[in-house]
Amino acid sequence: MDACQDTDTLIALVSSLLPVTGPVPDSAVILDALVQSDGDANTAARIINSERKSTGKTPVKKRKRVGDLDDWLKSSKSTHNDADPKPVASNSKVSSGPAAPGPSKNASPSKLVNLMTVLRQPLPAVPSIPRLPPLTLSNPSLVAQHTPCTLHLSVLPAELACRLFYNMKDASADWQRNKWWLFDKVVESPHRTSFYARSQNGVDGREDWQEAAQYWYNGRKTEPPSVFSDAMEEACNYVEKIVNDEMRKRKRFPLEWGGTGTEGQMWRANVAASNCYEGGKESVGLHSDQLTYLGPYPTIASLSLGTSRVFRLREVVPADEVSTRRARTFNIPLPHNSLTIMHASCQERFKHSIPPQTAIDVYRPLYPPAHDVSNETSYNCRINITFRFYRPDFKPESLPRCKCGIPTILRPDMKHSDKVDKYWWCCYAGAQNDGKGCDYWRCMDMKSEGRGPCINDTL
Ligand SMILES: O=C(O)CCC(=O)C(=O)O
Ligand SMILES: [Fe+2]
Repeated sequence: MDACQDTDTLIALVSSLLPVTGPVPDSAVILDALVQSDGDANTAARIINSERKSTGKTPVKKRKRVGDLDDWLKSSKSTHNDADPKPVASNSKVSSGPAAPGPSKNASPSKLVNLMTVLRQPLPAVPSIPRLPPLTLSNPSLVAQHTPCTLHLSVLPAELACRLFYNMKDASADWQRNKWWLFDKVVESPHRTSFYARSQNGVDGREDWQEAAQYWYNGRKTEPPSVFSDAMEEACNYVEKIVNDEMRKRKRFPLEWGGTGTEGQMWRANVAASNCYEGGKESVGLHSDQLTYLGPYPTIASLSLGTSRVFRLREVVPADEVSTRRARTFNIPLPHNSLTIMHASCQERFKHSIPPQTAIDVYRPLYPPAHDVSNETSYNCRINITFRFYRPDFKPESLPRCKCGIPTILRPDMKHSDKVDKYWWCCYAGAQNDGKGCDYWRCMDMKSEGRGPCINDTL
């Protein structure tokens, strides 16, 4: 996921721009305003203010505003954040879920100075381009028309989908909340996650992916990843078929993986990451997935089980187009047993999130589970499994190491202003090392780093 942008700072900024007399809006409200304003704090503050003026009240209020930004930062406690760390240095665009207030009570003055410095920066001129309202894409053809994703409904046999839901829900008791450093405090993701390696013919043994699993948890030392359960394996076979059928119909990008599987498949899954969202408040913030092991233009297949939640997509407008058009937010409701394929270019051009929801429909499984639960039981939990192909040419030992001596992460240049795809290797140590990393970054060069084969090598 994108590691260099920081929504917490933006939320603090917006909050500081609101009149001190009113109540402080909920961070989710500020975040929505930031999304609408394309990450511009000034515009976001104006949106909240004009809503206040027109309705006479602040959207959702949690506590009284007590003073200025300094007071607010000093008195705030950590709540939650995105599934990936975002090192400190950013004042640009929105990236995280309903995010948290700033540093903890004992925040060092130097950190506060940094924030205040950000605050004093002149705000960029807002281009007078009409804002686009969010669009709900309620069926597969709308999703395909507007986004680089496809939506597939009822993808698994109904019994398997229920069995996998129970299986993963039980396993989720051991899944973790991701933790990382932000400023001088440790923040925690607002949902639980886990990482699985697929063991097929001994090729993708779990040992190979120990380091990759570790990096799913932001570099924290972990046990070797679990292997796919029987139900995951069964589901994965259906998913691979759908993905390959879909990819055959699509334009391929030059830097996509150009190899094929043992049965000639274009795409297969060798790892999976899972997420569990309990209730409507659990979420993941706007991000794009880290490309470290996926390489450029990955295809990611995301299976939804249980409670239906909205999947939000938002384009990152290239730098040379920001003065002529605005990004649009797309909301896609994802029902039980649906598959969302994030096709090649989605991670480079769009960010995605599962936003918090004030209301959700509970999930009532069609099939009773093997264990003792009645048919009447309902669940407010969503399980997500993202099946991924970790490329052999981006295997852990091939990653450059930064000055801190740890493997770097790969990020796309989402602003791609000169229309040439660029990717950067960046230091990742700050996520775990008391927030302290190094300034290492390097442009990724497929050829000189000996990576491939890519689609352009096979033409
Ligand atoms: O739960 C989802 O559908 C999205 C999860 C996600 O974005 C991720 O695991 O990177
Ligand atoms: Fe993601």
